[in-house]
Amino acid sequence: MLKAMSASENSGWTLVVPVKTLVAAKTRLSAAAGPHRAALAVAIACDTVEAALSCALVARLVVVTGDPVAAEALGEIGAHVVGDPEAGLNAALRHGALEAVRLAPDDAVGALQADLPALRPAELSRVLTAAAEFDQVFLPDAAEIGTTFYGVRPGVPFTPGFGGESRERHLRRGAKELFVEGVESVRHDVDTPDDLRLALALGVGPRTLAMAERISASNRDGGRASGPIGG
Ligand SMILES: Nc1nc2c(ncn2[C@@H]2O[C@H](COP(=O)(O)OP(=O)(O)OP(=O)(O)O)[C@@H](O)[C@H]2O)c(=O)[nH]1
Ligand SMILES: C=C(OP(=O)(O)O)C(=O)O
Repeated sequence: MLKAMSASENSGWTLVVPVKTLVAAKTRLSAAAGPHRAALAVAIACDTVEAALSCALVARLVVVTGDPVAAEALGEIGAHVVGDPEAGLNAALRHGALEAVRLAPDDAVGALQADLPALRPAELSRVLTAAAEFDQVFLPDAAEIGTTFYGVRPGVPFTPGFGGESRERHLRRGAKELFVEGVESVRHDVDTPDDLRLALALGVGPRTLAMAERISASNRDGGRASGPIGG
């Protein structure tokens, strides 16, 4: 998606967001979400992408996915969707970054996780402003084990090292760790029911909220625990 920008805003960020094929997505939420797991994964990705596109510093957003349902939903929101090379998460991100550079060679490129349903555009702006000071940066997740954002300045090689203990990996590779106050919504990725409860407490986007309420109701009807996501 190309957003309208003022003359003074002639450059910005292109974000690349990876979205796994839905049959394999959010498996750690399987027990809690039951038959709603794939719909929850789409809802979370859509809320993340919509919030990211609302950030003034985000000029465009490239989603990498091989999933037709996710591709359609995210394309409708305004993402530029490309296919998945099916060689893992970092290959998907590098593929998206090639498209990002093709679309806007003079813009910075960032990878943003797709599971940030509480994302606030103003908090993402703070992260991107801080990131622009360095060649290669990352933001650790709230647990300080993984990574939620990785970015490079225009022209700097894009070499993301997501997966597992990626904070340590990004540090080893010389990426600058960002320390920015008040950006919890950019750090709270959702993998487990506890993560989802935390995100709900921060305040999630409308699709995730609706899905969480639906899951909670169906768990209640099925005689299971009735709090948000069976909590
Ligand atoms: N396009 C693409 N995205 C991926 C791939 N692997 C992971 N992702 C995305 O990268 C992010 C982190 O992925 P994971 O934590 O491995 O998977 P998840 O679906 O979030 O959760 P689990 O199934 O519980 O591990 C999520 O936004 C995924 O959609 C891949 O091979 N291709
Ligand atoms: C892929 C990552 O995250 P997670 O598996 O927690 O979604 C990561 O933090 O590098």
